[in-house]
Amino acid sequence: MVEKERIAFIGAGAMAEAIMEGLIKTKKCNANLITIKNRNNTERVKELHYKYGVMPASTIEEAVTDADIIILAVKPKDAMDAVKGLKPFIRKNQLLISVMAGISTHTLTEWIKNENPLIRAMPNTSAAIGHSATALSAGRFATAEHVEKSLELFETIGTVTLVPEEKLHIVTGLSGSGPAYIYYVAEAMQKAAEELSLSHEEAKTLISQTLLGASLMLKQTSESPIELRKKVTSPGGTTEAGIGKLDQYQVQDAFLACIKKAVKRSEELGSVN
Ligand SMILES: NC(=O)C1=CN([C@@H]2O[C@H](COP(=O)(O)OP(=O)(O)OC[C@H]3O[C@@H](n4cnc5c(N)ncnc54)[C@H](O)[C@@H]3O)[C@@H](O)[C@H]2O)C=CC1
Ligand SMILES: O=C(O)[C@@H]1CCC=N1
Repeated sequence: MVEKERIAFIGAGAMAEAIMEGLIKTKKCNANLITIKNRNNTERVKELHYKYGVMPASTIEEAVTDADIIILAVKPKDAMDAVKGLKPFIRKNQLLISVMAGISTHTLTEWIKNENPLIRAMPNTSAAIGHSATALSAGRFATAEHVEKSLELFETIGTVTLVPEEKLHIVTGLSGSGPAYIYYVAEAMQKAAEELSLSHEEAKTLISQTLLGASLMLKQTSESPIELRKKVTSPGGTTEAGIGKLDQYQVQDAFLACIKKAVKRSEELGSVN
């Protein structure tokens, strides 16, 4: 029962906030069972306390002592320090969940030097509104029960896909970073609309609803993206003319290069040691 779990966040940045916001908004977790610890920045911890009612901790020990689940959400470059700082206070049965890009359960286990159950998750910031696309992988000391508990936790903030750990780099470059690619497209559409003299608000409503509708079509129909695109594209019409320009700029190739580069960066982030 995820409702009764006490959760500690180590690192209280953008991703930690999106997860806690989602958990609290969906009413699946009680804010006073969530403890947060952020390095140095006490203002940030206060802000999250006032926004969501989560409990600030002034030390790592205080943050994790009573926790059932510890979520590691610092940047990969800070991971080793954070994990080593955590090590003296971890109890045997506490479930560790890392959302950090790139860093393998093998590396994390090496740093912790114990047999705590460890799960890696790659969510995205749409967790904040319960729409993350999260992928999970289990480390070698995680049992089916730990996987189940993590599934339940992340299912409260979106969909969950179990993948073998070696695929997490791909997931990171695809759906972890993915919202940013879509915002990039939205930015471009917004710029174009305003340059062509729609008002900011007119454009925002039209663009966000167009993206939402297209996303729901992808999710709720059995049609492929190509089939759905064909239905929009009348022969000799506006869409054909517009897509012709995208092809001329090789936008699909650009997306392939973008995702490959992000996957490679995840691999690089994982090679810290
Ligand atoms: N932002 C995103 O969309 C996603 C991020 N992630 C992963 O989540 C992790 C966090 O990313 P963001 O939230 O974007 O970064 P962020 O920079 O917003 O937050 C990280 C926070 O950790 C704190 N911190 C650093 N060292 C610490 C320590 N030793 N103890 C306690 N707190 C410490 C920093 O002060 C900072 O507030 C990264 O590893 C990233 O790969 C994963 C999926 C999506
Ligand atoms: O940009 C990053 O490194 C993190 C991981 C996935 C999304 N944000």
